[in-house]
Amino acid sequence: MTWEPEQNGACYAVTAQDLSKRYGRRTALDRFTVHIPFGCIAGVLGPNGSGKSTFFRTLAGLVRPDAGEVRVLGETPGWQAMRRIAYLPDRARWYAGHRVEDALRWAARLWPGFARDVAEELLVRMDLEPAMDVSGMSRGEEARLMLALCLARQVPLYILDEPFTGIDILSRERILSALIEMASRREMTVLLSTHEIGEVEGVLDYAVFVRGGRVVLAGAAEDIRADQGSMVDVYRRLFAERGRRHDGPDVR
Ligand SMILES: Nc1ncnc2c1ncn2[C@@H]1O[C@H](COP(=O)(O)OP(=O)(O)OP(=O)(O)O)[C@@H](O)[C@H]1O
Repeated sequence: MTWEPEQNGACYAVTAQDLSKRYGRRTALDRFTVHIPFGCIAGVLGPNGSGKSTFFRTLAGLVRPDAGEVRVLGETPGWQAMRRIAYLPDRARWYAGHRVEDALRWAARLWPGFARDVAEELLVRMDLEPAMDVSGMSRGEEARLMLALCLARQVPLYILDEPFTGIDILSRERILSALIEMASRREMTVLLSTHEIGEVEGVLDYAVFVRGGRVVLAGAAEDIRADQGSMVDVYRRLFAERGRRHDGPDVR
């Protein structure tokens, strides 16, 4: 699928123009520029430390960029925009003594658009019991709980930072099929970062390849595949020579 800059008068789900962010001497984002259309499942792909989480945290209003422009669902990132965004951080934080059902109640009270019935359905799908103690969960169970809570929100944009970390292959497949089903039922945009590129390749409509805090390639997955082969091949080609000098973004 190829997207035009504007669809039905609507603009992009996310636009970032020359975003920069430094932590001391480390550069997390370096003139990061991308335009992600509405209604797609977009993969943000890149090696460790390439800036994926920093970009997502910027969209969630948790990181303030040093320079550049960013809009998410047409708004400046912040609490107002977050009412319409479900964000899955790369690390979980739970209250001591919470059980799954407490987490559910907490999410229902705090998160706009949280659909309890959808959450309960997703918990069954992810093989989680309401009485399970969150603090005693395995890493994979915890990741599945976070994801179920996040996907239970009925919002136009989901930002999922490494949703498959610590999750076994069968659960990953269940999650991917839940995502595809959700996306087929209603218009939504999903941004996800992952190192499991081969597995998610089939669900991606759009791909953004990132290195050293910069977007080195972005475009419709179909076009990239037609021009350059599978996402795994593209990834290998772009990132195999890790020390190679980067001559600037190739953004479509
Ligand atoms: N809070 C922070 N303080 C200091 N440095 C940071 C901070 N957050 C990110 N960085 C640095 O910014 C760079 C980008 O980090 P980021 O977490 O965005 O990468 P990533 O692509 O998500 O990596 P990974 O795939 O390993 O999760 C790294 O060099 C990282 O060490």
